[in-house]
This record gives sequence, structure tokens and C-alpha cells, in this order.
Amino acid sequence: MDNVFIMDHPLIQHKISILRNKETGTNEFRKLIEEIAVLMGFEALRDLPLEDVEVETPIETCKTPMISGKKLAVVPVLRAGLGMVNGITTLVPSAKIGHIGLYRDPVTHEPHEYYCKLPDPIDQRLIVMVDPMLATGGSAIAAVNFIKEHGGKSIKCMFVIAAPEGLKRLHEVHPDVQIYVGHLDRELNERAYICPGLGDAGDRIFGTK
Ligand SMILES: O=P(O)(O)OC[C@H]1O[C@H](OP(=O)(O)OP(=O)(O)O)[C@H](O)[C@@H]1O
Ligand SMILES: O=c1cc[nH]c(=O)[nH]1
Ligand SMILES: [Mg+2]
Repeated sequence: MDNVFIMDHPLIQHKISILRNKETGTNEFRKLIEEIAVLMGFEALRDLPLEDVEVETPIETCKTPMISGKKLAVVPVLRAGLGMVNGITTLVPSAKIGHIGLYRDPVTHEPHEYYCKLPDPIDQRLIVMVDPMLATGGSAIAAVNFIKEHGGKSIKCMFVIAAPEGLKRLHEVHPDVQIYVGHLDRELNERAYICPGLGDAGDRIFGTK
């Protein structure tokens, strides 16, 4: 699939396996989500444009590449996406941060919006939307719809774990969006949870269950 990138780095796979373990506690879970966001961000940002700038070293003046052009906005989907924000700002400290608040209805699995605020204007920024989980795809599609309605044009989405169902749906609805996935899991269960997955990412990051 064009614009879909499934990570194969051993460090990402190793850390995801620790996340899956139900014995992994909140503190370790939170640290791992952030570390995985750094590693995935490193991959996802490998096409950032560079321009040569003049720098005076202690030896001589030279032209040397630095990031140019597009400024970055990190947009976590609340709550669980918050766990990935520091990973991206570790790489790009100047990034602005937007928020998209969505929760999934436990019965219909449809996303419900409760808070949204994006950097304004956003049309010239590269937007990195982050959420650990892509299940049915309903939340991610709603989040990308919102970003596009507010002028976002250049969008990358990062998920630690995705279900095939959600990945297919998101890609079909938003084929222009680049999708980065830490691990593609087997399927959704009857409650629309990812199998084998890691459970409810928000509850595990914030210790709410
Ligand atoms: O692809 P979908 O079927 O829409 O499911 C994925 C969404 O579900 C989770 O959030 P949740 O609704 O549990 O909210 P939370 O982060 O506040 O726990 C997850 O973090 C995604 O946002
Ligand atoms: O498996 C899942 C599905 C949706 N949201 C989660 O946090 N986990
Ligand atoms: Mg949740």
C-alpha cells in the first residue's frame, strides 16, 4: 500500500513486546510508549527537507545542511496520544502541539469529539498525528477530517499498533496521508479491541484501570 510504512526495527519490536505484557506497569508502559515514539519519529521524519546554511567552525566557514521549510505540529489524539508527544518533541523541540479529544463509544465504537485545538494557521506545517492504537479506524479518520477541515495539508499519522481493519479504512478514506505503524496485529475482536494488542492504551498510560 502506497503511503503505509510498517516498522521493522528490532528495537521497536522488542519494546512493543514489553508493552503487550499485562504485567508491565504504568511507569514502564509510559516510558516505553515515549521511547517508541522517538524511534518511530526518527523513521517518519527521514524525508524532512534540508537546506545548506553557512556555519563558521573553529577551523573554517562551511556550508552545512540544516532542516528547512516546513514547521512541525504534533497532534495527539487524547488521551492515549499524549503519551507519544514528548517522543516527537525530543526530536523536534520547536514543534507546536495541537490536541484532538476523542473517545470511543463502548457500544457503537464510534468516536465522540470533546476537545479540539490546533496551532493556527496550520496549512504550512507538517502535521504528525500520534495515537498508540488504530483499531476500527473511526478515531483516526475523525481526527484527520478535523485537521483537513482546519487547513492541514501535509499529514503523517503514527500508531504503535494497528489492526488490519483500521489500517485499510484509514488508507481508503485518506490515501494522501502517510501512515506509520509500529506493528500490524492480527484482527479486532467483537469489542473492537486489537488482538493480541496491549489492551486499552489510555488506561495503561494513565493508570486508570
Ligand atoms: O480505531 P478506533 O476503533 O477508533 O480506536 C482507537 C482509539 O481508541 C483509543 O482511544 P479511547 O477511545 O480508548 O480513548 P482514551 O485514549 O481516552 O482511552 C485509542 O487511543 C484510539 O484513539
Ligand atoms: O485494542 C484497543 C482498541 C482501541 N483502543 C485501545 O486502546 N486498544
Ligand atoms: Mg482508551
